Amino acid sequence: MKRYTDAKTYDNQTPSVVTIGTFDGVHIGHKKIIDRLIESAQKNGLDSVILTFFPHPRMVLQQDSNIKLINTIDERIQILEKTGLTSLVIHPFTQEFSRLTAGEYVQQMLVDRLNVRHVIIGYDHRFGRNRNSNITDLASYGIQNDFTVEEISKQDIDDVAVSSTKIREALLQGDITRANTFLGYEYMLTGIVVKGKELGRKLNYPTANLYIEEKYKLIPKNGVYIVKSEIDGTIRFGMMNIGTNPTVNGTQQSIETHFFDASFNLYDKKIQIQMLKRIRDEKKFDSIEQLQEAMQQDEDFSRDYINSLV
Ligand SMILES: Cc1cc2nc3c(=O)[nH]c(=O)nc-3n(C[C@H](O)[C@H](O)[C@H](O)COP(=O)(O)O)c2cc1C
Ligand SMILES: Nc1ncnc2c1ncn2[C@@H]1O[C@H](COP(=O)(O)OP(=O)(O)O)[C@@H](O)[C@H]1O
Repeated sequence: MKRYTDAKTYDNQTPSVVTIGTFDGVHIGHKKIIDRLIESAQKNGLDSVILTFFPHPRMVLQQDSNIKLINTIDERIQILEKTGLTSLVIHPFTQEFSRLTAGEYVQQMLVDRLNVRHVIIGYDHRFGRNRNSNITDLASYGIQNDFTVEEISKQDIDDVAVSSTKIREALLQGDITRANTFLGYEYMLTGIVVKGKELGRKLNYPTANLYIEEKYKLIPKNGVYIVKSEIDGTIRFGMMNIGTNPTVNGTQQSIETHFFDASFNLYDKKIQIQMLKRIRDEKKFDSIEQLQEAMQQDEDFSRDYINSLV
């Protein structure tokens, strides 16, 4: 997959079939559309292109800093990489870009830069300044500019939209199992290991504290989870706590993981953690000893679960 951070740099020698969207999560519904895109490209000798925008239009137009997404942009790239798509164009979404008229957008982006022959798009897609134009308008632009438009039906779109919303809801409720079913892969958190209170090692459970730079990344509901991560080429299982550590009177949310059967220095390392299963809520215990006991139980439960996987 070739990646372009601006449609201007796209290599447009081969004409393309394009689909446009956010594809947050790149879940099983999205995969169906991407498969259709790739099939159409192969059948017609075209380049398969996803045109997506970053930052998310809502972050730019509504300054909606509270928007939460299933994937960071890097995670989205990583997952799309595996789909067999030929090109991913991540065009910067700016105030200026949002003011392009529909005609300017089609001419500059689709025709001039992407050399489009075919567009696969949702029945309710809107584009151009103030989202003034729709799929019927796109089809007329197509007649003038020698490209065709294929509609994704309401039914297909509803399936996709419903699963994005369902995934976000499931994650906020801590229902990782359900989220993973809709995603078709395990929900991931990607970040840098930073220093914490250095208490973990005293509890005999050193925990790597994950710092996630992207404030728009959705963090699942507080609680304890079974996780795994590939670290330096080895798969490590572990248990993660997301929460404020009320037992030790913490206030800030932290994301900390103890990896089983491992001893290593992870500070400053970038790691990606897959979430497998929720164990319980985070609790305020009356003593450190009780917390330690709970962690021992979490470990037993996690090890049983992990052993049942193989
Ligand atoms: C599996 C696991 C479960 C945890 N459960 C709780 C909990 O229920 N309540 C709580 O206050 N802290 C819980 N913690 C967080 C501990 O308080 C935390 O690991 C300890 O404060 C060490 O933090 P540090 O890494 O910043 O030193 C849990 C941690 C892990 C790894
Ligand atoms: N099995 C392990 N799981 C997680 N971290 C480990 C493990 N073994 C060693 N470490 C190291 O210990 C650090 C965590 O120790 P801890 O006492 O909890 O300190 P901190 O509060 O800074 O996280 C991790 O960042 C990592 O570098």
